[in-house]
Amino acid sequence: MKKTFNKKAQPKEKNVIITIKRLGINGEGIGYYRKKIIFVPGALPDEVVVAKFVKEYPQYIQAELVRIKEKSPDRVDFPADVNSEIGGLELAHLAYDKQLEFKRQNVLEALKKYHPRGYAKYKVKPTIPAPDQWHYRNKAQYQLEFNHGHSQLGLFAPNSHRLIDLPSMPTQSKATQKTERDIKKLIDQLQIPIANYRKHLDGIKTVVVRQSEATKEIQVTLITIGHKIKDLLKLADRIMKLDHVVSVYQNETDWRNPQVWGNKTEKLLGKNQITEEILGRKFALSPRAFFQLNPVQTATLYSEALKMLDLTPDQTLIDAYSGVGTLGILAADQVKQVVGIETIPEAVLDAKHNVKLNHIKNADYFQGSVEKILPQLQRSGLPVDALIVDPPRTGLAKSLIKTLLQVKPQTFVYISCNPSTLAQDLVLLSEAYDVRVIKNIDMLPQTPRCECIVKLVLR
Ligand SMILES: C[S@@+](CC[C@H](N)C(=O)[O-])C[C@H]1O[C@@H](n2cnc3c(N)ncnc32)[C@H](O)[C@@H]1O
Repeated sequence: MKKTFNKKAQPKEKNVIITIKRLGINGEGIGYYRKKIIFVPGALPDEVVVAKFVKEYPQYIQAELVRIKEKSPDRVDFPADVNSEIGGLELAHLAYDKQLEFKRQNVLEALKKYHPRGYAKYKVKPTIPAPDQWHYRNKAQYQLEFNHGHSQLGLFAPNSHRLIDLPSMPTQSKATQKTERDIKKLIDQLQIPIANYRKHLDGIKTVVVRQSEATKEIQVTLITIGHKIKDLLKLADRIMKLDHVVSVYQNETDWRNPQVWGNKTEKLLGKNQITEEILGRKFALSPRAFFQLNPVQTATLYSEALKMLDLTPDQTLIDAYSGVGTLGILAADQVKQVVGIETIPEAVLDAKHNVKLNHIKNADYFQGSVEKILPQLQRSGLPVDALIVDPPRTGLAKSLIKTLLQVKPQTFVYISCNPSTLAQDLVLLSEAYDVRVIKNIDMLPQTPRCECIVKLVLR
């Protein structure tokens, strides 16, 4: 069939001068070109910039920053020797106090957009800063590829499949970064097969390195396409000799799975888990279990959440989306009992293990989705009088909100990592609950992301 050439769909190769009005939710500069919204990543409010069209859509224009003609006083130098295309540094050119204000504004904007009942009266507190603004991330997940005769291990440039080889990543902890580099050398030396997407040849595709802040233990997971990878055990043995590495796992996926992780995880060598410590409690972590990426600031997040919960000894606390059981275990000595609910089976096993590790007698964990398990537990007579929810970015399922509006827990705290889904969920929850205070915690400096803690008060 003859291809038709659609002239209109092509980017207009033109440079325009734009005054930036504000930042968008992903930290990109926003201006207007002939009344049409134009996104210029890397530009700041009040700057006058030269921007180049990348693509024009019916509703907006995507552009790239060519030059700054008038610079914002809030601009700081982007870290030297760092590829500015890497994701996760969207705000690295903005002064840190302004990043904190931006994150607070993001919450206010989301509330304004979805306007839950009484939102204008919510007190959105100033964002609590992170003590370390650089090298705070304790988990690295780098992709491995074979390109033009060389192996490459690194991160994809945003919205592309172009790998940036061993990037200098200034938010990544130095130890995890070094371990990734050392593993790359071993893969090259031992000539371990790398997944080949063109020829569909099995091999390693991702190298995950996670370190405990408290014990410094490092857990490595080699995500492979296919199970039998030549000399994988030999590689694991050499990895075990690297500084701080105590465990090496294989996670297996296949060519059809679009997700990074596959469903099968198997220990190759070393310990089952690494152990993290937060607020005096120990948390064993297996490779699949979620844990916050900034362990130092995690202590602040959890202690603020516990303060907001303000529990009493007669209560049953439901720790919904419980991960490895962190929040429930930290709260266990303040309540009668804790019941945690979590989908990932390995995380539930970790939570049960962590209960024992911390000599806790009044906490139990269930595997499954909160929307399914919570109504079942409630029907079986479990009192749902105190609740903490800490969902992923997608927020709460509508069916769960419906259940909560019937059950009406007296004590209710919501931890959110996405102001937009939070505001939408509050529209429904504010039918029965008032919101007075929202606390923002900066877990991921240099990125637009933020954690919010919300106390809901039954009307
Ligand atoms: C943001 S993490 C919070 C984990 C934990 N509260 C913590 O602080 O480490 C969200 C967790 O919810 C789990 N999850 C996602 N969807 C779920 C659902 N529908 N029901 C139960 N758990 C879910 C994820 O596996 C993940 O462990």
